Amino acid sequence: MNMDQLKRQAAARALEEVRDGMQLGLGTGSTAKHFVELLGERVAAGLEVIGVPTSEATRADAERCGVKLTTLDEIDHLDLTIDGADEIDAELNLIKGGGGALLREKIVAAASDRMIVIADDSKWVPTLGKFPLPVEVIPFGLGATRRAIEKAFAECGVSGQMAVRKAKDGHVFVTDGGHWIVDAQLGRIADPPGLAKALSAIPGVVEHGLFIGLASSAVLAGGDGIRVIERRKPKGDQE
Ligand SMILES: O=C[C@H](O)[C@H](O)[C@H](O)COP(=O)(O)O
Repeated sequence: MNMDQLKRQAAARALEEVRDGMQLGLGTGSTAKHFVELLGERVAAGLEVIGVPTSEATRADAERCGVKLTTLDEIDHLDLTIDGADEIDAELNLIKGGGGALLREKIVAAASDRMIVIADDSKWVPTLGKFPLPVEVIPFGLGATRRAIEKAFAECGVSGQMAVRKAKDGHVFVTDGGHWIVDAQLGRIADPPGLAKALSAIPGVVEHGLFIGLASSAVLAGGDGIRVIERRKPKGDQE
């Protein structure tokens, strides 16, 4: 089974958790796209749900698949968010943002009663950090923000090259919110909650790709089948 088939399998398993009447957060990326497509099939067969997309790309996919959409201004909470991840550790801490959607993804995950992360099992890691950590920044004052980020890294015992993300056309990648992303090659993040807190305190940082205490469970598809890992601590508990 190839990687794409594994992603679709994880998406299909998460779909089993969706019930009629649910308000759903719809993630972004190649795995979440499978979920939206499979959800669309269920909607065509009569399932009644409404979704909040985490990116303009997901909005377009959901519209194409016939999934009704709303916003977090029109509804007051989400029952369930299904999203992919770039790395997942045993505490269900995540690195997200490889596709640049981390800000909306985090807003949606935080507004959701539950978040299920779907992935092929190559995303399961002993320690976060091999995948470059995306940090979404305001372009104004970027030099100062980068220095503050470096200081936060040093205080948290990590270091590594940082680069402003470029789009395929060579221009700076601009997020749906109009910001830029700095990708940091840290290798190993020993204390993800500590680093998350330090980055959140920097004025020019809009958001970062460390998702701490947000995922309720992870559905991992691999050659040996599907594994579902439940979070042991309640949502929002970062200790
Ligand atoms: O910004 C993008 C998201 O955080 C994605 O969910 C993440 O990059 C995983 O994407 P994929 O399922 O394509 O590996």
